[in-house]
Amino acid sequence: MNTSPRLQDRVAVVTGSTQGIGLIIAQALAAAGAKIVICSRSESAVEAACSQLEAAKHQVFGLPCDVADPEQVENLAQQTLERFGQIDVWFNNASVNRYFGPALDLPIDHWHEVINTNLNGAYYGTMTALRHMLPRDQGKIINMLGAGAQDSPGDSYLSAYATSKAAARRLTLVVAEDYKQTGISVLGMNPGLFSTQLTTKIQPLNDEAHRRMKFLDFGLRWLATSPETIAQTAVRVASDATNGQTGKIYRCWPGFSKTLQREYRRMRKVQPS
Ligand SMILES: NC(=O)C1=CN([C@@H]2O[C@H](COP(=O)(O)OP(=O)(O)OC[C@H]3O[C@@H](n4cnc5c(N)ncnc54)[C@H](O)[C@@H]3O)[C@@H](O)[C@H]2O)C=CC1
Ligand SMILES: O=C(O)C(=O)C[C@H](O)C(=O)CO
Repeated sequence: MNTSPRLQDRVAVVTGSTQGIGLIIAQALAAAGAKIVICSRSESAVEAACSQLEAAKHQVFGLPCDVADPEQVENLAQQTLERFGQIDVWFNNASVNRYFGPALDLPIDHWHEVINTNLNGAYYGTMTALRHMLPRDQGKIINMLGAGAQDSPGDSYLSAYATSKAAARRLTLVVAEDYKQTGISVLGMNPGLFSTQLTTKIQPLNDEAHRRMKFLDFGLRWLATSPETIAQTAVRVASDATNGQTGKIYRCWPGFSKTLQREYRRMRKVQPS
């Protein structure tokens, strides 16, 4: 990946970094010179991701961690400090979403899983990172958001996911305000659409949901962000380029045409049945 080395000797924790966007970010930050901490819930996935980075001669350390458990998140921070001595960058990237469909059809346990992982996970990560960054008065906390974080009247069928991301956006902006007099930047990143398990393993809850999911296919086919753009944005947001900035959200939108954007919005719109 073509990123200039702007993170020499920085230590970056990336949650949910064993696949998809998190793995791209971990590889990009490593290529920019950072020491990387990999995490997801699966020990074998953590080992596989670490092996990939080690094969590229990067400094990496990994730990299974469920971001929905504050004790495991604190343990991740402690292990990072023991291994690398400091925490400079903390990416709250881990998220889940398995269903697409009307709110009443969404299994209640899935609602809790999504909120616990995407929102509470971002909260635990943000608080843990803050506690460890404040004594050094420096660091970047970056929350991975998404289209669901924005107000889009046409959005539907992603009630838990969109709610978790919208709340994570408010968390980012309000915590940024709380700590704006410090050297810590609390930032958001919106990767745009990118084909991963999150977008391809999503299950429609009824026929209508199945039909409407074509917007996602369309987006992933025509509007997808490139891995290079995700990598470059992540490195820039984590680097000194954002020193003194806080409460900002960085987007990786590809340069797609107005016609395509209009069509995408039309497809996402809920048609009354
Ligand atoms: N793929 C896309 O088009 C978009 C993705 N995003 C966001 O980007 C981020 C990455 O998403 P993808 O790479 O697409 O998803 P993915 O499903 O491919 O990867 C998610 C990662 O999070 C990990 N994870 C899930 N639950 C966890 C938990 N409780 N504890 C620790 N790790 C956990 C998974 O093991 C995996 O490594 C997410 O925050 C997602 O909401 C936002 C907008 C669009
Ligand atoms: O911006 C987002 O976030 C997304 O659009 C994600 C997808 O809609 C998705 O597939 C959630 O599972």
